[in-house]
Amino acid sequence: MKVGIIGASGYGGLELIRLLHNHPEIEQIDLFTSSEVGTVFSEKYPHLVTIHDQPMQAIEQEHIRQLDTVFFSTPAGVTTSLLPPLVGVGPKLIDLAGDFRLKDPSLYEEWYQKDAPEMKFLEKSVYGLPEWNKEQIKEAEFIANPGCYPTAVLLSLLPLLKNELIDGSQLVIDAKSGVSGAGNKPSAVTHFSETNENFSIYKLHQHQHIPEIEQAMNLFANQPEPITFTTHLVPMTRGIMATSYAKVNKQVTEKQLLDCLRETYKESPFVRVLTDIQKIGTKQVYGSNYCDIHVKVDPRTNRATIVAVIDNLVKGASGQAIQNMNILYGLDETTGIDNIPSFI
Ligand SMILES: NC(=O)C1=CN([C@@H]2O[C@H](COP(=O)(O)OP(=O)(O)OC[C@H]3O[C@@H](n4cnc5c(N)ncnc54)[C@H](OP(=O)(O)O)[C@@H]3O)[C@@H](O)[C@H]2O)C=CC1
Ligand SMILES: CC(=O)N[C@@H](CCC(=O)OP(=O)(O)O)C(=O)O
Repeated sequence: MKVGIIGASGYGGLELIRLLHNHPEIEQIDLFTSSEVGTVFSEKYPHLVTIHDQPMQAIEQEHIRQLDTVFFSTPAGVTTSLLPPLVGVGPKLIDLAGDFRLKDPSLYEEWYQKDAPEMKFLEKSVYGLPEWNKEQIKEAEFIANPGCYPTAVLLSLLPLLKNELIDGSQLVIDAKSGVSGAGNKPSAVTHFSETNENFSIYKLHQHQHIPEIEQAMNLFANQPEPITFTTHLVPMTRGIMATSYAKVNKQVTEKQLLDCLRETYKESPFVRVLTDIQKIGTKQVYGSNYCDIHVKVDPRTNRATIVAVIDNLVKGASGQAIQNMNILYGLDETTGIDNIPSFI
């Protein structure tokens, strides 16, 4: 397979290169840029010297059409104009940005403050959460890869909501991310002296992943209620922890919650349901495509605390994008992304 990465020099792009490099079906990776045409990739990123010494190329439709798969790892708003001319003309298209995730264009305009893509393209996009949408992914014209936070939140809550084990009307979701989630462009928020030894809350009640999570809860679990969702920046590079608090429905036990999660994901190689643990951390999935989930009920409050951890750049972005590519091609979904977590 010949693949291309638009936005190759960003964090999602770099992670795609790292993972695709070991993918047995990939024979060529073309790297595209909007700002540094001709720059030798390994001069920009010396850790790739002798490995990816090719120059970055201009984003030209004729070139891109010749490829088998194109990953878009670009800021919100870019694929709204770049992707539509490529639909149905050849390559399989996988968008890591948020442009085609929300089916209601007014929601995208409200939460992203950008013009939404045309409705006819929104209708064709398939939400690429493999554990919940595999059949549609197999037939997709193009994939809207989920956001990083929604991946962790949805994988941990959808089974419990769908099976009516927890009360969806009062969900509180408290999420934390490493700084690489904000991409490689430095800003006042991601500056070392702002993030180091700091733990901050951001985009309070305004995070663009709120409508994405609500849309998917409605679609996959028939849960139409709004959520409370907060995001925090943690002084670490990678990792997301999403901790959710939900009232347990009458007569439901902790064992039923765990059994439900285990049953739901018994054929999902990347979701691990943890039991009998005292601690759970982002490092146990570091650099891998795993999502680890744990749930515990507090008998005093009858509330469940549901915890999920992912690596934002892998299961939250590039790993999941490759998982989607594998499914599109009828490959085993773990192909090329079955590396174990690095932990240290
Ligand atoms: N980081 C994360 O953990 C996650 C990110 N995402 C989403 O994935 C996308 C990529 O994220 P990330 O890699 O972190 O972002 P980065 O900011 O690190 O990289 C984005 C890249 O896009 C390219 N780019 C910028 N403007 C344009 C343009 N107008 N046309 C074409 N290319 C452009 C840039 O490369 P160049 O200048 O060379 O063109 C840049 O390197 C974003 O939409 C992000 O929200 C989703 C899940 C998780
Ligand atoms: C730490 C951090 O800043 N994370 C980013 C995640 C960006 C992202 O994944 O955005 P889309 O899914 O909308 O493309 C944020 O919270 O906005």
